Amino acid sequence: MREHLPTATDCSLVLLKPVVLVGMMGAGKSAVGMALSKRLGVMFRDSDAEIEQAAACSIAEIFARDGETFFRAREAEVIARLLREAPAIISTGGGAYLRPETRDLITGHGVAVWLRADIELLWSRVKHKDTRPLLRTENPKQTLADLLAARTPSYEMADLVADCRPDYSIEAMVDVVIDVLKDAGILTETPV
Ligand SMILES: Nc1ncnc2c1ncn2[C@@H]1O[C@H](COP(=O)(O)OP(=O)(O)OP(=O)(O)O)[C@@H](O)[C@H]1O
Ligand SMILES: O=C(O)C1=C[C@@H](O)[C@@H](O)[C@H](O)C1
Ligand SMILES: [Mg+2]
Repeated sequence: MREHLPTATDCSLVLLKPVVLVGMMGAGKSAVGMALSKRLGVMFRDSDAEIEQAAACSIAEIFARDGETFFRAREAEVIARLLREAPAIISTGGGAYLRPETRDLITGHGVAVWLRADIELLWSRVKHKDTRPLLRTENPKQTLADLLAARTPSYEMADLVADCRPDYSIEAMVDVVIDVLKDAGILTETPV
């Protein structure tokens, strides 16, 4: 297992751009994103949560009532708004990065980090919850695998990649993302 330090805020690190976590359902965008924001002492935003808050109902209810196309339009608007704020950690919904205009906006204003995970890891994380409307099918694992295959070419367009592993805790994944951001010059040490 990857070693990591306790979860104290590391104020010596400065985030230069919004960091947008992309990838499949269950990759850990929300969980890792929140922990990463705490570590860096910056705001955490989650496009799914923003949409739910604005609509005052769950994503499953929005899909059922207004349809996926409506949800995708709101998702694109929310991400565009979050990118205009001060550099923060922004977790997206699993389908957000498929939209070319959203990809362009992220590239223009921030940096996309793909949390890359294989089907077994993703399935182990999503199988216990039925909150994700796209997985309400007869064979949700196959649906997840099909989505992963169809979406991988889009996720591959992300600026940076952080590989998820089953033996990496949320805090260990924060370490992985921090290393990736430092290597790319998005996260810098403040001069002493
Ligand atoms: N590295 C990890 N170690 C252990 N559990 C994790 C890890 N990353 C995520 N999890 C857990 O896996 C589940 C799914 O994670 P999360 O909700 O963050 O995924 P997501 O990428 O935001 O998915 P979605 O696209 O559906 O919003 C959660 O219960 C979360 O706590
Ligand atoms: O992968 C997806 O398309 C989705 C993932 C979730 O984050 C939600 O945005 C919603 O359930 C759709
Ligand atoms: Mg999420």
